[in-house]
Amino acid sequence: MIEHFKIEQLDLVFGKNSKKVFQALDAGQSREHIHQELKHVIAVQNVNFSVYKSEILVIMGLSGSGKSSLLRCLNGMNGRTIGKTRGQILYLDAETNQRINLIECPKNHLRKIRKHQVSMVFQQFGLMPWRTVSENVAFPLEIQGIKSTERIKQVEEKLEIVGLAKWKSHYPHELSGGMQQRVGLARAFVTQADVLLMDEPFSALDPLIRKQLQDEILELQQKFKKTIIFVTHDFSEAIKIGSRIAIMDAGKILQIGTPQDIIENPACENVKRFTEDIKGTHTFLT
Ligand SMILES: Nc1ncnc2c1ncn2[C@@H]1O[C@H](COP(=O)(O)OP(=O)(O)OP(=O)(O)O)[C@@H](O)[C@H]1O
Repeated sequence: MIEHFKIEQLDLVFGKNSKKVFQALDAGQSREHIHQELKHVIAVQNVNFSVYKSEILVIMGLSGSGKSSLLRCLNGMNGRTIGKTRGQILYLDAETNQRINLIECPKNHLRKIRKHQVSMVFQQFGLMPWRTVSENVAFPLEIQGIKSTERIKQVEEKLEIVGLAKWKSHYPHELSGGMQQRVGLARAFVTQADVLLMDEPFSALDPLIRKQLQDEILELQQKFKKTIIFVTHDFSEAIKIGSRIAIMDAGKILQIGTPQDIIENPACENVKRFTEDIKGTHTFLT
């Protein structure tokens, strides 16, 4: 298995005086103490994990546990422009096939990685209302200068998978919320980026549509094999789509493993609590 990311001893702090906070952390001060006394938030603390090529790694945890903060470290959005990181985020650069530490990577290089390799997918997929469904999906290909015939082929293939082939000439406002999310999903898979960072993309949807989109993401993934890091606070979503799940609490990863590992051998009471809700609903649970 190829490590697409290797994260070592990662800390992320929000606030002006990160130096002082890192010193306090090294002196053994707790996250709570630092919050109360120094008025800084440790959003990610001593996190170590790898993300393998072509897996869906789900980051799961309660609100405020640090999921989005950690996700945004993986394209340098946190820790470089907002907050301060230390440690290593070794990323396998597709262009050079070398590992680079995103924490120290020059800004223009980081921008290039964001533009071509590591794409962030937001909950509001941000469709352009003046473009049809197929023009929205084709947009990333246009930016890359891909020829029209190739664009049409790629767009139609993705729209077919998300069940919107017949809607290709319609505009976003003519589609339901769930259909619009599907267009966004198709567009995410059309980009050349090998890595998709997805922050709760389905959380605003009703359960049935959400379930369909989970199926569609699995189908798209089966075919296009991106490396996906997917944030959710829904444990059943995590076990359905995750190759592995990282469970976070208070900025730390409590456990990382396959859904089966986590359910059968929860590392602590906090993890066990998540697993209890879904007992009996999955076939590998006996
Ligand atoms: N830009 C920021 N400035 C200061 N503190 C921040 C910032 N972003 C997040 N935080 C803090 O970092 C901690 C982790 O927040 P984060 O949004 O990563 O959690 P989360 O698990 O994604 O939560 P949710 O599920 O509610 O989105 C929280 O205490 C939050 O208040």
